[in-house]
Parts: sequence; structure tokens; C-alpha cells
Amino acid sequence: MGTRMTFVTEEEGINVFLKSKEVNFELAVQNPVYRTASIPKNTFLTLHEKLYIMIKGKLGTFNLYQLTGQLTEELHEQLENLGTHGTMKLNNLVRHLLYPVTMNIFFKKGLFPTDKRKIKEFYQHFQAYDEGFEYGSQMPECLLRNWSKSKKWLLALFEKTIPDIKTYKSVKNNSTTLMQAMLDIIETERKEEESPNYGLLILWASLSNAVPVASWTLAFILSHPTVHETILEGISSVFGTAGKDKIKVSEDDLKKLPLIKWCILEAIRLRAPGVITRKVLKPVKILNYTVPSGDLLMLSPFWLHRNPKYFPEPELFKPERWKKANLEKHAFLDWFLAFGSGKYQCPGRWFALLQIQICIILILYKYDCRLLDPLPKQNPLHLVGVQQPEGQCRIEFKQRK
Ligand code: HEM
Repeated sequence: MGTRMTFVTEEEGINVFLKSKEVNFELAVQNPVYRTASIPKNTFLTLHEKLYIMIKGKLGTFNLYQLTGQLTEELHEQLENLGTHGTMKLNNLVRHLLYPVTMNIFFKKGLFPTDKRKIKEFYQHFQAYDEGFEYGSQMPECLLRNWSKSKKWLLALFEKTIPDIKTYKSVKNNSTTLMQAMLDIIETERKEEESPNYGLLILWASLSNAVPVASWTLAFILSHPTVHETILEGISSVFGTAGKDKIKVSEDDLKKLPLIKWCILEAIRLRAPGVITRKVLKPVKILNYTVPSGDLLMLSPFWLHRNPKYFPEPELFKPERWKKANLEKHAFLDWFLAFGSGKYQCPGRWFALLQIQICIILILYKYDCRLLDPLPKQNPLHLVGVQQPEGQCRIEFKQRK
């Protein structure tokens, strides 16, 4: 639709994408941000770097472990609502856990509705917004009636709740939530009329990839019996065998269970975002081509992760390949680009890994789980963000005795 895109697939092009000063993140995403969250260009460009630095700091490895206790508590609360046994679509089970946990932690405790009708309404609108995000980021809103309705519903929700978020004070500690810290920056720049729009944007960023990644990780673990067994043994050795206790999970406990983190990273490698993008500011030369300014440069982490030169036997789920990564020093494997790269690499990556680790530990500690369907295929239509499953995948869970 009038946008020129150049895809880089070879090392030389990838290096230009990752290192050239002539390609720009902000100008590549500004238009999609305008279409999906109605944030005007000047507001976006004024606030972007300040917000990014704050989010990166708050969710970076130095501060992150302050959230472990809260994450565990919130997840226990949501697991309690699942009861002692049941069968659900795997995706829905993960949504049931991560939607409220993320809302309550990033915005304000108790923000996620508890009334059944309101929860259903939230699910319906967030899912419609998320599923249509890719189209919404490219097309005029007037062509996407239902998507637009859900976008407006979510914006109205934030408009209503922002005064409460602003005045909320945690009883347990003095720290501000992520959204409160964002509001401080937005207000300092006198852009408060755009606060609900930022609420919507950060809600989408924090859930759209984390939910499918948690589902894929569980699906991979449950469909690889040896991995599943080893993880269960690890969990029993750290937390004991009973499934009823409200266990606490510490940073040290997580270090004793590296296989879970490797499984998450391997699931992300295999289902990585279809594309990430940069705008070309001045013509750049790649091999024999000159890519003109104004083009979007596109790189596919999904495709790159299937290159056997970088990832031997790339199609196989092999969590042990992550043994080689220096995760203690917060480094991933070379050529792993699921979180993007450079100045504006995903600032939520360490939070996502922590949240999913605790989520998986608590599910597998509390319940005996099995999949009732084979591992689903990935839907090839999704380019923005992590691949979605195609077809149904149900999970059966029974409380361990
Ligand atoms: C496994 C889950 C996740 C994946 C795979 C993922 C992936 C990505 C990718 C590929 C980008 C673009 C980076 C680039 O182009 O270089 C990005 C940006 C971003 N992510 Fe994540 N992400 C995940 C979870 C999260 C979470 C939990 C948050 C929570 C706050 C988050 C917040 C953001 C934000 C705010 C940006 C935009 C950064 C900017 O504007 O500069 N992400 N993410």
C-alpha cells in the first residue's frame, strides 16, 4: 500500500540493519504507533526516548527481582480460580493467568476486573484488538470496524481508570508501578491527554508476545516427555513434592532450574517475531544494491533462527543448546534476535522471562498436566510479533496430591 520494504537475509544486510547509523527505529514504528494507539507523531518523538530509558531501567536485571514476590503472589491468586482440575484451551489458560497478573502489576493492584461479565468483556476486546493489530497498524481504522470498536473500548477503559492509577499507593512498598512512572513522564511533557493511549500501547506490548510464548513453552515441555520429567524432578527438588503449598519463588530457586529458562528461550527462538523493522534515513549499500532513503528495512528473526549455520538442526526443540549462552551475564546466543537489537531492543525481555519462568513453575508444581491435542502448527499469516498457534490445543490439569 505504497510502502517499500527491503528484506535483508544475508550477513552483510543483517549487519547494516543492526549497526548502520542511517537506519532508524523510531521513524519505522511511528506510523504503526499512530494507527494502533492514536499517538501523534510529535508526542511520540518527544516522549519515546525518555519512556524507553525509564522502562528499561525499571524492568532491567538490576531492579527486576523486586517484582518476583508480587509476580508469585498474583499468579497464585489466579491459579486458585482455576480450581482443582479442568480442561481448557492452552492459550486461554495462559491468558487467564497473565492478563490479570500483568494488569495488576504494571498498572495498579486490583485494576483487572473480578466481575465475570466485565472479565469476559475485557477478554473479548483485548483479543480482538490484539488479533487485528497487524491490520490496524497498516490500514485506516475506518476499514476495520470491529477492531476499531475494541480499540475505542480499551481507550475508554484507560480514560476511566487513569485517575485511580495515578493516586494508587502500594501498601507493601513505596515503589511506583510502570504505568505510574510513565504518567509522571507524560505529565512533565504536558502530554496528559495522550495518557490512555500510552496505557493501551504498553498493555499490548506487555501481553501480545508474552502470552503466546508462555503457551508455546508449556506446549513444547508437555510434548517432550524427557524434558517434562527432568523439569518436574527439578521442581520437586527445590520446592518439595506436594502441590498444595503456596510456595515462594526466589532468585536463587530460579538459578537452580536453568532448564525452564532454556525451554522458554528455545520456544522463543522457534516462534520468534516474523519481522522487525527500521526506516532508511540515507541510502545504504547492501551487496550490489543501494536501498533508497524512505524504504523500510525488514529483518526476520523467525527466518534467521532457522539458519543451520547459526543454529544447528534449527527446526528441533533443543533447550540444551542454551547451555552455551552466558545467561548469568545476560547474554543470549549469537544471532538470537527475537527481542530485536541495538538501542531500542525490547525493554521488557527480562521481565517476560521472569514472569514466564514463575508461571511455568507454579503450574507444574500445582498440577499434573497433559496435552489432549498434538503440538499445534504455527500460523504463517502473522508477521508482527511471535507466531500464533493454528488450530486448537487443549490442556488437562489435575491438582497434584
Ligand atoms: C517473550 C516476550 C516478548 C518478545 C518476544 C518481545 C519482542 C520485542 C521486539 C522484537 C521488539 C522490537 C525491538 C526492535 O525492533 O529492535 C520489542 C519492543 C518492545 N517491547 Fe517487547 N517483547 C516481549 C515481551 C515484552 C514485555 C513483557 C514487555 C513489557 C513491558 C515488552 C515491552 C516492549 C516495549 C515497550 C517495546 C518498544 C521499545 C521502544 O519503543 O523502543 N515486551 N519487543
